[in-house]
Amino acid sequence: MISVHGLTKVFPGGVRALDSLDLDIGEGEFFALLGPSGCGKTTLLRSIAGLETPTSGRIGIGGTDVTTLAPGRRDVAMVFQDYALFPHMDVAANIAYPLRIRKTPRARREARAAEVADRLSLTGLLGRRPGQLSGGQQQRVALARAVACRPRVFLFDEPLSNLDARLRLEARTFLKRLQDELGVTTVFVTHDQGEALALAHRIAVMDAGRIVQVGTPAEIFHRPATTFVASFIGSTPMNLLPGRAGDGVLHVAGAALPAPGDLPEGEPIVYGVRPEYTDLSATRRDDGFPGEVAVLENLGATTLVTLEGPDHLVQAVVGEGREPAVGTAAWAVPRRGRALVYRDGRLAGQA
Ligand SMILES: Nc1ncnc2c1ncn2[C@@H]1O[C@H](COP(=O)(O)OP(=O)(O)OP(=O)(O)O)[C@@H](O)[C@H]1O
Repeated sequence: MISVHGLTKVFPGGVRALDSLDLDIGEGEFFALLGPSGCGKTTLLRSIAGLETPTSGRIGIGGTDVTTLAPGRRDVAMVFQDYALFPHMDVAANIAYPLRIRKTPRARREARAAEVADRLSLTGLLGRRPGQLSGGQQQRVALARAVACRPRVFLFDEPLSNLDARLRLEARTFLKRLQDELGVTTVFVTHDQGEALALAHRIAVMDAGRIVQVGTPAEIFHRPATTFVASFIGSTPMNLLPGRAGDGVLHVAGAALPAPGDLPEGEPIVYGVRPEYTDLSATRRDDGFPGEVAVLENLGATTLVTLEGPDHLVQAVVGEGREPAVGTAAWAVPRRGRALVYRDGRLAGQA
């Protein structure tokens, strides 16, 4: 549905926001662009919308090359971070605005606005101005406006970022259900990995104007292709510890661990294991990272434990009532099959 090939955007002044980027998004997909601030997510989204002119490369939508097509002729609807509602227009007029621009007859646009408003539970608010609405209601109006013109593609730029934590979760569920129902190809930008994992069918992780990995949430979470993706994904950061292969095992932070396949003797590696897949032992284990319990952080139903070793920190998540005492000795033991081994920053195997 959307194909991006060799897309490069260099801004005046020389910032290379997109660097020869390739991406294909399928019909009906809910697709997330995820990455740290400044990696080029918004520039990519705006380029698909036609709001940025690429320096080079091509963009196709539904089989048509739209690279030089004006935004209004691309059949996409974009919802911005700040919703960009017109303050002087009521909700009904805001929703119907794109239809007015397209010169849809008045009766048709009013009927369409009412229908969409009903679907997004906005019927009682049609006569209000944006200034008289809550953040969540404004977000629904912005969505209604995007839905009203039945575009082929929705583009969302951090649509939930202005909402408080609780509203954000509600709006997230709502957005997912809406996309399921409408089945419209949707690209959304977020820097919140939890949001991307929860909403998207597939995720592209970006860094410095390039895509580092594309995959389903499960693939990205369980098999991050690089240490950059590994450190970026997950509600608690993955433990990433330097080590070396030797004598058929991996020597990492005072532990001897099973090695994946045959690594050359002395090969430097980075060993990655999520705190959720790290168990704590109060007795010495050769396959555990030794340390002293330094910090306990309550995560609700679980606790994040930080162990401090001679020259490493390791974190483990333990269940309710299983927290060790601060200051005691412990060994953090990676669960078999759950650890990832990186060579030169790239995933080399699981162990
Ligand atoms: N109009 C512009 N002129 C010059 N540089 C720009 C312009 N717009 C963006 N940039 C730069 O391009 C790079 C990518 O910006 P972009 O807004 O796409 O990042 P982002 O991943 O969306 O970041 P954020 O999550 O902070 O919104 C950044 O270095 C930014 O400073």
